[in-house]
Amino acid sequence: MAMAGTSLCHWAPLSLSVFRRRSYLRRRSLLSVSSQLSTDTATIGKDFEGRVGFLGMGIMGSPMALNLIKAGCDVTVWNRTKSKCNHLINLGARFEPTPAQVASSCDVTFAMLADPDSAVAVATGENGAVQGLGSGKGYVDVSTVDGATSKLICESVKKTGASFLEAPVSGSKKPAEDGQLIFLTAGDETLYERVASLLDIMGKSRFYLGDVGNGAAMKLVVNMIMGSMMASFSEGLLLAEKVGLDPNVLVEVVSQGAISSPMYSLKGPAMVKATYPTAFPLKHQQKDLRLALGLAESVSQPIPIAAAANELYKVAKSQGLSDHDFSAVIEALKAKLQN
Ligand SMILES: NC(=O)C1=CN([C@@H]2O[C@H](COP(=O)(O)OP(=O)(O)OC[C@H]3O[C@@H](n4cnc5c(N)ncnc54)[C@H](OP(=O)(O)O)[C@@H]3O)[C@@H](O)[C@H]2O)C=CC1
Ligand SMILES: O=CCCC(=O)O
Repeated sequence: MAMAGTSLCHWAPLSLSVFRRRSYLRRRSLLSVSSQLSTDTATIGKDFEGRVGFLGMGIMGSPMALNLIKAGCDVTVWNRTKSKCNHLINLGARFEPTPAQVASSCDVTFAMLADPDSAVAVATGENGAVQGLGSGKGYVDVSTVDGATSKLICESVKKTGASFLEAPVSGSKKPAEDGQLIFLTAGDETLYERVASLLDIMGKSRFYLGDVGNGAAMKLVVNMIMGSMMASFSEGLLLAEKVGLDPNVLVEVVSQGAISSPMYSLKGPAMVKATYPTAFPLKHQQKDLRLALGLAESVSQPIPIAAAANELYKVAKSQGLSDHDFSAVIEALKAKLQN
């Protein structure tokens, strides 16, 4: 059943639609994590009739699945490292030992995996989700991958008779916890409508962008910009310090002007202290720049700034910073300054 009262804000050119959620869903996102679900929260998930699978309990997948559970959905989880499912099982989630068994026991299965290789392996590998899919079921891949990977998974899913939607997200750990993600979807529009109420539990807005590959491309362009912004911000912080300015004052000045960004305000103070608590792992940002370079190559579009940023993230990875937050890219510049 579609979520009653969800308002369609507008239909823009290029078949791009933006849906906004009901205010009660916004209020719901403010609720704190608790094993004691409130009645209000626990009924929202009833808008989706059926069982929901969730594969991949990393930084993003875990809070996304948790929000579905909090909203009253019947959720079945799986993760390569099973221990990361335990807190969700304690909150009422079911567990199945393979992606195939999750897909087989659920009506719709979401996947939030690290990269193209893991997304393909979990979908199509041994005991992969496609082995449990079939007519009437849906597979929604919310991982950040390239269009070719998404199309590959889509074809495997469709061969089973099931439907496929790609739905990568903008927004990081905190928006995932708060149900404030932005879904960039493409693929089967009927499935998109079918899972709309679930996307609205996990996110604040959703875009339907047409053919499979468009969601992946939109996500890569956004993250390409973000990766370059963070590299540039890092240069600014270090240059300010080098010429005798207080980088904390730079963060404040930037926050008040035209280049103000929540990302700078949020991460800047920690970067000045050289601390990088992981929200978005640096290795994933470098993966996204690498995939964006491939996307640009496919249409012969020069992206020299992103290419330079990518090199910096590669240096940071070689310094052992892969699992730190991507703001740790500033350390690569510090190393360069010393050389
Ligand atoms: N963190 C963020 O801010 C955001 C991340 N993203 C994207 O979302 C995706 C997930 O990110 P995030 O949650 O941060 O990443 P994590 O590194 O925290 O989690 C990665 C997940 O992928 C699983 N995985 C990795 N390799 C394999 C494999 N070979 N087989 C099966 N499972 C595997 C991990 O399992 P295990 O626990 O066993 O290692 C884990 O569940 C990425 O594509 C990322 O780019 C998108 C928006 C924001
Ligand atoms: O892919 C990661 C995106 C992080 C963000 O949008 O803040």
